[in-house]
Amino acid sequence: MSVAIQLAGVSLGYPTAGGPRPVLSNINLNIRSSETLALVGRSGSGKTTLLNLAAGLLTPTRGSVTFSASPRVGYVFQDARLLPWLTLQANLKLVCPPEFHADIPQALARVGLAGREQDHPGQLSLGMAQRAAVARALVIRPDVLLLDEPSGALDELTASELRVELASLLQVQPATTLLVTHHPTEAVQLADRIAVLGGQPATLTRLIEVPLAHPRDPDDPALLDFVRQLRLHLRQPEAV
Ligand SMILES: Nc1ncnc2c1ncn2[C@@H]1O[C@H](COP(=O)(O)OP(=O)(O)OP(=O)(O)O)[C@@H](O)[C@H]1O
Repeated sequence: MSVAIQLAGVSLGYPTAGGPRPVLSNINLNIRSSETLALVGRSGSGKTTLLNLAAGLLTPTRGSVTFSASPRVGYVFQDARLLPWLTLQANLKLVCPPEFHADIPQALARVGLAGREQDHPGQLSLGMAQRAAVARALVIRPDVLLLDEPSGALDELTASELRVELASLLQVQPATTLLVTHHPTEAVQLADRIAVLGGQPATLTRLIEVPLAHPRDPDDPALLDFVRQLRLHLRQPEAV
């Protein structure tokens, strides 16, 4: 089962000493079951806040967030957040119910970490640790997968490898996926639609369909054309 999420008239302000500071204003967004939706926008525009609202981790100040069913949520943070004193096997075990424990070796193998169950995070490169974090999110077979700049801490080559892996994992194990990214190529390579946030407080300034077949080649001229348009829109929202 995969889950659709509906955000209707969602606004959110964080409490401050001087009263609530509005971050998001009147967001209307229907996230379709099993689609990958990328959230892009300038730093501080409210992408992570929207991700946490869609996960049910934050409650809107106004409006509502509705799920088509009660979702099992997998979350990949900007950094791997593995506990250094536990093996990879134990790190994954910590987040998943017993019925998924037998799937841990396969989940690690799917991200290129076959046979590394007994390694500790300190024995991994940054890219390997981030792939372990992806395995940790996927091992529970989430209905909703949240990716908060999953390649943000990686060099470009490792990031592009992770994108290819994510694309193929999403084919094997579909989930309603929200991807926060600063990287236009990442958004266009992975997403079925791209939601652009802009302004202060942020509104949804554009919702772009990406009708290219998966898997996508980042050097495909049609994909590069989308990337160019997205960059233009991010620089000058009113000009596209
Ligand atoms: N827990 C919090 N309490 C108060 N303000 C917060 C909190 N979390 C985020 N903010 C503020 O909300 C705004 C949006 O933050 P958010 O992290 O959602 O943006 P973002 O688009 O994900 O940023 P980035 O791309 O830099 O990660 C920022 O001004 C930030 O300072």
